[in-house]
Amino acid sequence: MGKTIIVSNRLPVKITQENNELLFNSSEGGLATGLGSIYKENNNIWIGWPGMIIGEEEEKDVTEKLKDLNLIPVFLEENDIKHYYEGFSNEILWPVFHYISTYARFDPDNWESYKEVNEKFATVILSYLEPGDTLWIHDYQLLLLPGIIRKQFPDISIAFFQHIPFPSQELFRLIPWRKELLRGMLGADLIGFHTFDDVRHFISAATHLLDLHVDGNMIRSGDRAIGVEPFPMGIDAQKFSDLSNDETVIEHIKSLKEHYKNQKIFLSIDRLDYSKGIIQRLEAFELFLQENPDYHEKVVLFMIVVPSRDNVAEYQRLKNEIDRIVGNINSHYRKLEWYPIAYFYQSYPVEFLSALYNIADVCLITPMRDGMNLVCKEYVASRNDNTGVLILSEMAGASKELIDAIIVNPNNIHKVKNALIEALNMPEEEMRERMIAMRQMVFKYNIYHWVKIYMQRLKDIKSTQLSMKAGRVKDSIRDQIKEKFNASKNRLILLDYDGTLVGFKTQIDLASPDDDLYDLLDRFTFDKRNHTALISGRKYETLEKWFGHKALDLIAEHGAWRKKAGSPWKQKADLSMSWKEEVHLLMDAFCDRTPGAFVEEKSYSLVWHYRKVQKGLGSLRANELMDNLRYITATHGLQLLNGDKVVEVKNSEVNKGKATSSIINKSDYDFILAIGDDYTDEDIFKALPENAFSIKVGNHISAARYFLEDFHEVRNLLQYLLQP
Ligand SMILES: O=P(O)(O)OC[C@H]1O[C@H](O[C@H]2O[C@H](CO)[C@@H](O)[C@H](O)[C@H]2O)[C@H](O)[C@@H](O)[C@@H]1O
Ligand SMILES: O=c1ccn([C@@H]2O[C@H](COP(=O)(O)OP(=O)(O)O)[C@@H](O)[C@H]2O)c(=O)[nH]1
Repeated sequence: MGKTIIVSNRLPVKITQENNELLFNSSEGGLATGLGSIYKENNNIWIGWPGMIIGEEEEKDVTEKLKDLNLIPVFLEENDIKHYYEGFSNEILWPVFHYISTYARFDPDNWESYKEVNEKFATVILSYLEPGDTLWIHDYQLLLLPGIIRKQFPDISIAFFQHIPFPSQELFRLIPWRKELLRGMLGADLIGFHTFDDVRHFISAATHLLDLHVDGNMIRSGDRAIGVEPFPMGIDAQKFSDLSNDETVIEHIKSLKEHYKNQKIFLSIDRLDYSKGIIQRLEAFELFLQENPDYHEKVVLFMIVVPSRDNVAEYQRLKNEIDRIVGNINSHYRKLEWYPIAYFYQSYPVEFLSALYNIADVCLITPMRDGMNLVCKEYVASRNDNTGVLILSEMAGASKELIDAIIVNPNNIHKVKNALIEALNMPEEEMRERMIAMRQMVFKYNIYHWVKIYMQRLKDIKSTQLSMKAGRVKDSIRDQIKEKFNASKNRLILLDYDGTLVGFKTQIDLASPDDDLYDLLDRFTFDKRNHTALISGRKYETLEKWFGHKALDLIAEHGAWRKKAGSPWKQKADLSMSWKEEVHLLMDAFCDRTPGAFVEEKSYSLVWHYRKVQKGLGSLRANELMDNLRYITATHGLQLLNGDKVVEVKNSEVNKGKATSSIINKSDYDFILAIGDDYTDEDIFKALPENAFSIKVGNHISAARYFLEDFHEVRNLLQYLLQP
């Protein structure tokens, strides 16, 4: 088994200076704790930026020191920090991904630097990466990295996790380099986000901007299937629970309790960030003070703001604004012995945080947007006695799991103010019930669980990819088919038409055969050892117009109409058509509501087409239409088909499988080849004897033995069979 390499912008390391010497210690942040079980074992490593600019002369020494911690540095220069980190990552991606696109400055120099630094990371990775290794890349600073590595190592296992939200594609598309960013991410095999909403947004961006095929949560890019899934990240809940009994923590608890005796404590802890909703929270708290003089001197807002990205202009502005508002509130409401807000602009060790989590009556977490937010989970995990109330913004990823918190919209400061009052007055029983439910969630879906399932899913996806590769008509399979073809004297060649011999067109009548296709089919029919049949869902009139003059057998409307070469068309007898009017009316009603959709009427079926409908809307309406059709199809014994951009209702007596069986039964074929691309062709594959060659066009789950990518590959294979 190969090693695992973790990659993130920052290494999990604390740097201190003693007697002019740099000292490095592992830092136990949320992610580092969970991944500790990975990167500290075997030959595994973590690659990233050490968090400070290191002079060239010190690089060797720093590298040696980090090696002892299984950490490998990527050294960044001042210019990289300015353009890649502050510029592109934090002045473009961060605001857009947090839905504040007006803060974004789309400076092309920053893009150049972002590309260069992603390449820099790749160079370091490539000097360690070996076949069989697993790479786990983290976060928005490194979106191009999976794509860069994939080019060098086509088969390597790459997982990618984004810790911040993925915005609606309408916002994402604002970024001038959106396609390059998506392609970079799609170099991974498994792409994870904190929430299902992020997953939906990513899939929508990938399909709208790159026109890729999606099957549920699997995206097809080239011949790779890429999984896109929500993995809500957890914390080391047990650690926070145990910390409550730590001696240092107990000391802190004692002195804090002493200091704030007779006061209820609202706790808020964030990095300095406009995404965290600090200003709006202060406004809500001020409103609370204004409207509730009875609570003066009885409550305190204990607010920690951790310095962050202070070279970025918006962060500096935010800092000044917080200072100003806190100053105003405190000077306006303070009493001789009481300040309403205890405000600290610095970072604290986990022992101090744990003490705060233990003494806070209410934890107030109200970001405007937050990928997850770990602080709220740490608060919950610390509440061993099941008391305490969490007020949580619906914009934090954590709100999707911690549904027993008081959930608020952070923009509604009246509601947040009301939540403060509700929290202070919550009956004890309700408080405990809510806290118990939240603790179960936080303990079960902890950081170790997260790492375990992430790696397991990556393995699952890799094996799906391998099995897909196995079915591909590669050279050896192609030769095997040709060998059998050459040796046989009575061959059956069954070919679907749309998507198999020609590509799809937005207007169905435009998908007519071209000269090359006629020539290819003529060469098949010319050889009397070949019995060549087109088996299609098309109307017989269309097949007649396009192929009636050829020496081909034709099967139209999935078998409702048949024609032997040179003979007239024959219709399947005794099929009831009484259902048609009702279904037609329903389909028409859906066309009225869905611009671009239309109904195609065939003798024995009705087809609702949505290839020309706006992406996303078409499949939404198709699902709705199918729900509406289920009753009618069940009562009339009809078949409801969910095809490629079509919903078809047809008489269940008619299907390509039955048509296939009747052809096979008429002769003793010593070679059978069937090729088709869609749902209805599955019936052909299932009706074939075991030794037949069945080929699905497009790599989806199928009853076919093999697959080819598209109609070009089908034509190439047919040409190859005809070669002497
Ligand atoms: O490295 P910095 O620029 O100083 O920023 C610190 C980290 O902030 C972001 O955290 C996110 O990850 C958390 C854990 O998944 C999540 O709870 C939170 O909602 C996110 O904002 C960022 O994603 C990291 O890359 C930064 O290192
Ligand atoms: O003084 C502090 C304040 C916060 N944190 C930690 O910083 C992390 C913040 O993570 P979160 O997901 O809430 O937000 P982010 O800053 O990653 O956006 C949490 O694990 C906190 O325990 C810390 O170590 N010291």
